[in-house]
Amino acid sequence: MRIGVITFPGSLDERDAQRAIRLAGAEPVALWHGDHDIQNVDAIVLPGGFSYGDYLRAGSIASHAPIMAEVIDAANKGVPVLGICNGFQMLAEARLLPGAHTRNAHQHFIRRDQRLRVENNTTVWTSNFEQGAEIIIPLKNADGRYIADAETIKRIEGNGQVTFRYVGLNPNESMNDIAGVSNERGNVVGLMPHPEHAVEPGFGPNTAVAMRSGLDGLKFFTSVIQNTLLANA
Ligand SMILES: NC(=O)CC[C@H](N)C(=O)O
Repeated sequence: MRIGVITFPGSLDERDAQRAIRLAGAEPVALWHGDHDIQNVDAIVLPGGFSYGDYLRAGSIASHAPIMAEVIDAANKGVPVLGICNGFQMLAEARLLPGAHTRNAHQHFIRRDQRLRVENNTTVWTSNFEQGAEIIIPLKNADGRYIADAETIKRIEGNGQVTFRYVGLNPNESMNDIAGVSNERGNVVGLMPHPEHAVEPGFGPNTAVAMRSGLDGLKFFTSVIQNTLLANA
């Protein structure tokens, strides 16, 4: 099982994503934004960071990078794609996911260990979670406020495309407390918090709530590995 992680100019978290993939039991494959080649990977991660310095809008320029043509093609064929934070912004800009992101309502960059509720465990990236489970994943962004028009919000809520919701505190005034969404098919998922920073105890969230919470991010990667193995069996 090979999972590609794409590096863009300004990406920050591709190494962490690769490490998470390795810890979950798959082989990470480093992919480059300027190539037209996803090297036949089984799944793709768009990592966090500040691609192209967040110029224009976060994720906007990256959504037009050469390799995104192949990512869009693969996503439309059902290949699992996960967008983490800046990667989520790219997927929204590329129209692979509904909605958009604006500056956090308080205008500040925010970093916190964020409680989330798993609202849909039927996607390929969330199937190892219990439906309704509360998890803790680090959050760090400036442009994290999720917005969409009323019709889109109604449609994604009705379809179960809201994959994660903020619990306890909505850190950026995202609509409906939305922290992550999927496409209709459930192979493309994006979220603002960073699962790749919560894959081993002692790193990431490591508060009283737990050693358990230090591992909540790993299930994204074990989910997609398991689902890919099952699909190929
Ligand atoms: N952690 C990140 O990926 C940051 C995302 C984005 N550049 C922002 O600040 O909103």
